[in-house]
Amino acid sequence: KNARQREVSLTLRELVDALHEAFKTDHVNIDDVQDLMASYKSNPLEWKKYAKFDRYRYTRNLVDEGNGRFNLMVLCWGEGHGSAIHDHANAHCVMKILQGELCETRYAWPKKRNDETKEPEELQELERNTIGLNEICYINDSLGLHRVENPSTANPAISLHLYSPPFSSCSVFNKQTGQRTSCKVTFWSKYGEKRNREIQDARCPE
Ligand SMILES: O=C(O)CCSS
Ligand SMILES: [Fe+2]
Repeated sequence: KNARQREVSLTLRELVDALHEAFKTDHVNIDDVQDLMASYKSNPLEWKKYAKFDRYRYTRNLVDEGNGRFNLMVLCWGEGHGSAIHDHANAHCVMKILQGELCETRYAWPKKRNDETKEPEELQELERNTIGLNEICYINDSLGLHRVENPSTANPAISLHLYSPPFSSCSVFNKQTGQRTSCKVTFWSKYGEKRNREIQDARCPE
């Protein structure tokens, strides 16, 4: 049985171990990776330690560095939070919904990628998908750009992202002009550790 047909779901720990296995070869089978991500059944008890929200923007919380082969992270989207339109730095991206739902809008690349002299050119919208609980979405640069948003005004959303190879910066694009700028991606937290302010909050009396 492949991972997707597995009856008993993996725990998050087992998913991470299975991903390490999948990446042991030099040429990873990205379909197997998608099956593994799809087969994990979201269990908040397993990922709540990574689920840290910021009031103003979505957070990226590192779960595992995949022996340098991939990054696995939990993203927390407050009501109405969304990403910029971005690419994926020549990496595979598998995104899975752990709680709530996310809306993905895909765009075509600007015509001339790096020609500075080019006329402003509005990005062409390709498609829009809503991704629901436990569903996955796969993208890489050959499929286009996208923006991911939490459409809800009442509920937060949480997603699990795998990027391979790992990257520390990507490009973001202006929808109206197609202008591309580089953007460093950072982590709000790593391995579920508390940030000093959190520890402070934890220390202060109720
Ligand atoms: O990694 C990011 O910040 C983009 C989330 S949508 S794939
Ligand atoms: Fe993305």
